[in-house]
Amino acid sequence: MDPKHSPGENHDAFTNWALAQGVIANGVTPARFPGRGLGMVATRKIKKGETVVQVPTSTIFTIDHIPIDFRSRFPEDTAVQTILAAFLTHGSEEQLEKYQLWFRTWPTRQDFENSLPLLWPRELGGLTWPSKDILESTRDDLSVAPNFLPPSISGLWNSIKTEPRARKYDSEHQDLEPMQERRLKKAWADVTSTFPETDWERFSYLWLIVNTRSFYWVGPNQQPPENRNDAMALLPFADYFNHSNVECDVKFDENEYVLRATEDYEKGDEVYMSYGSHPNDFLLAEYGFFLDENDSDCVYLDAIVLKDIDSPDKQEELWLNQYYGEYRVTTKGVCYRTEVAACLKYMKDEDWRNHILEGSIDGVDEKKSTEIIKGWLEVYALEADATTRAIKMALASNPVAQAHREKAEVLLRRWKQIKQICDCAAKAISL
Ligand SMILES: C[S@@+](CC[C@H](N)C(=O)[O-])C[C@H]1O[C@@H](n2cnc3c(N)ncnc32)[C@H](O)[C@@H]1O
Repeated sequence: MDPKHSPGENHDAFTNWALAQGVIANGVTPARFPGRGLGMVATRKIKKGETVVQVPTSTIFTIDHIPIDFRSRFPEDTAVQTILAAFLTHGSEEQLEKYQLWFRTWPTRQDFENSLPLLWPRELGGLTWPSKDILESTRDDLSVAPNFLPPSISGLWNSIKTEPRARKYDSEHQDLEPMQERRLKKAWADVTSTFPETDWERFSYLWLIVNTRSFYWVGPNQQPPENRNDAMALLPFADYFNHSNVECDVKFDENEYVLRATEDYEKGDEVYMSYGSHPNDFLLAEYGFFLDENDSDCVYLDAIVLKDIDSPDKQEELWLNQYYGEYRVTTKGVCYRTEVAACLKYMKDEDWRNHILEGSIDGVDEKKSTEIIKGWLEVYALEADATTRAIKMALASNPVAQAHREKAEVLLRRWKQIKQICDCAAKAISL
């Protein structure tokens, strides 16, 4: 292996340990990739569909591997992620002995501080740790203007004034940082209710390790949990795979977890797995990176649309007909929900209902809809311009931004993509 890709001693020792535990590596081995930390490299030609890694269930780190007398000390509604992180923090030396070589292969807390917006300085959209501050403050205390993070992450806008949403709805890919904050605050409350002496730096680090390295997993003879986030496990060795837009081909049963290649690879190629169909804002917030090319990338017009359609009656129509929120934009255009919301702006309520419920086109005016949607996209594009300017100004004059130039540049790159999504979508719908 080219020395610049060589993973180093800790990774070699861990790989030998993993293989001795029954992990099977078929044509892949860990390697270093600039900008991506460790990943998996193909040691030979790999064909799509070939099994590349198998991890025996006995080696997987799941909630079932944590002694019951440890688990039972937590409040009933404690998330699985919290218990896994708590065990990694407070498990006895003897209990954790088995995994010591694995722990040495993980990124450091500093790596997370560099890459995860949640841990960035407040000026760049982070939440200002450590615990005391975050636990005793509300989001309003913490937000600073202008806000540099994309709205899907922060839930905040610089160029428009938004009101809190009249209706609450779950969105997997919006308000990401407030959701992370809620989950982490709850985790901290649960772990300190059981272990009051918990060290914040250590626990939050391990919570993030679990967050960035876990796989979907449900134990033998168990029902999938109500909350998908509770179906998680850490897979030694398989957690070396980096993410790309490839399809996902993983399976597990009571014996093993099997990961297959979803593309053909040449020897020396990096072999990827998919972490899911996630937009770049989600990848940045949850994993600390994003892709240059991402078929799943999108932004959401929710704040703009709901500000524009502000009549309570019209909002009620959207809500009752399940078209409230989740207005998605990609480079190819906007989703059907957005088109339906645009129609509501100018159609008579009855025509609109007939349109969405029965497919009637009475009162639909494509030209009007297109103009409305282009206006919404323009608002988002202006937000991208305003925030880009603000970041550049901060880089010229703000010592915190200057000290964290790389992070600010990551944000500039992301805002450029966002602007491009808006521009391409506006072009696509004009055709
Ligand atoms: C499951 S780990 C993968 C192994 C990791 N690269 C390492 O060094 O241990 C997930 C983390 O890898 C990094 N990562 C995954 N895919 C990436 C990609 N396509 N580009 C850059 N970083 C990536 C991110 O830091 C992410 O949080």
